[in-house]
Amino acid sequence: MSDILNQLHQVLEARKGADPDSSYVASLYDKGLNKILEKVGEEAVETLLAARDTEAGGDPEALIGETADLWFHSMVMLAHLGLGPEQVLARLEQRFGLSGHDEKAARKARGE
Ligand SMILES: N=c1c2ncn([C@@H]3O[C@H](COP(=O)(O)OP(=O)(O)OP(=O)(O)O)[C@@H](O)[C@H]3O)c2ncn1[C@@H]1O[C@H](COP(=O)(O)O)[C@@H](O)[C@H]1O
Repeated sequence: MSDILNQLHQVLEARKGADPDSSYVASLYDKGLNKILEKVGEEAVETLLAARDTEAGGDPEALIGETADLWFHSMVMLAHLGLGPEQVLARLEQRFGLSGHDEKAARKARGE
C-alpha cells in the first residue's frame, strides 16, 4: 500500500536540480522552505474544511483530494529537508499497537 509513497519520493528526489519552469516540485524547492510550509498549511486548512463538509453530508471525494494534496506537500517538505516517507512509516510501525493514552502516560512518567 505504501509503495506509491516510495515511488513518489523517488520522483521528488529526482526533481532536485530540475527546471522550475517545467516541474511544480522543482518550483517549490526553488522558492524555498517558507513557500513549501505555506502550501502545507494551506492544504491542511483545505483538508479540515473538506472534513467538516463531509461530516455535513458533502462529497467525500473532495476530502480525499485535499488529503492527497496535504500528504503530497508534506512529502515535498520532508524531501526538501533530506527526509522521506521511510522514516515516517518506520515511526508509525514503531507505534503500531501502542495505545495513544499509554504512550502519553509513558512520556509523562519519563518527564517529557
Ligand atoms: N502528486 C502530485 C501533486 N498533487 C498536487 N499537486 C499540485 O499541487 C498544486 C496544489 O496547489 P493548489 O491546490 O493550491 O492549486 P493551485 O492554485 O494550482 O496552486 P498555487 O498556484 O496556489 O500554488 C497543484 O498545482 C497540483 O497540480 C501535485 N503535483 C505533483 N504531484 C506528483 O509529483 C510528481 C512530479 O511533479 P512535477 O514536478 O510537477 O513534474 C507528479 O508526477 C506527481 O506524481
